[in-house]
Amino acid sequence: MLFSEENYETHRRGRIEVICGSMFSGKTEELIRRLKRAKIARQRVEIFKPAIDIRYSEEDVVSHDSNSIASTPVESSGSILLLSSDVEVVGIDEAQFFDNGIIDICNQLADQGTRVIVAGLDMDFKKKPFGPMPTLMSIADEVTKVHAICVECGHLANYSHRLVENEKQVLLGEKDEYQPLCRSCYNKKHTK
Ligand SMILES: Nc1ncnc2c1ncn2[C@@H]1O[C@H](COP(=O)(O)OP(=O)(O)O)[C@@H](O)[C@H]1O
Ligand SMILES: Cc1cn([C@H]2C[C@H](O)[C@@H](COP(=O)(O)O)O2)c(=O)[nH]c1=O
Ligand SMILES: [Zn+2]
Repeated sequence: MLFSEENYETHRRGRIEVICGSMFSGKTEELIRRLKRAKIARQRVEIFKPAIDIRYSEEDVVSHDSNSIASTPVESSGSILLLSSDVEVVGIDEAQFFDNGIIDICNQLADQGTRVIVAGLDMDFKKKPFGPMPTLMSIADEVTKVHAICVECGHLANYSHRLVENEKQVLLGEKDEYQPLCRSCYNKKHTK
């Protein structure tokens, strides 16, 4: 098992869990796995994603392997608090795209007893910390870093290499636009 829920399930209290890593590292699959288990335990679960993320579906959170779970797309982090009253478990995908308000919102939810599970890219294509993710990682009760497989050499990949010419930090995409690489393979591409 990748993550042990034992502590949480025996001491049900508010907490913040962060799942981070590069693209294709399994963040969304791990988020969906934890949320589906909470639903099996008959807990009240709400899942949010930024409205800009319409890659696979406008409504659902969908992994690169086509696992999915229904979600509510929101324009800004403020809506998450408004829509989370009476909820026991809140899931948030693609957290890197949210405004910094999400930091206080996660803390408020956890302080009032909600389990908050946040998934997002820790770094952008330039290896720079992405949006609110570094702060979310520092305030989290638990951080899980997952890894993709480097498409060049088969080692663990930490980085998302952008394949298209575009300097903007936000550029939605999948395999045509990004590939996961290990440190050594990423650095080889960026010193040419
Ligand atoms: N290079 C790769 N390394 C690992 N998984 C990959 C790779 N390329 C495609 N995948 C697929 O991506 C899935 C993970 O998808 P997902 O959970 O959506 O990742 P993330 O949310 O981190 O981008 C894996 O189970 C696997 O089927
Ligand atoms: C590295 C990087 C990624 N993005 C975009 C590309 C995808 O639409 C999402 C990440 O999705 P995943 O579930 O982690 O595969 O983020 C971006 O906008 N900028 C970047 O630097
Ligand atoms: Zn490599």
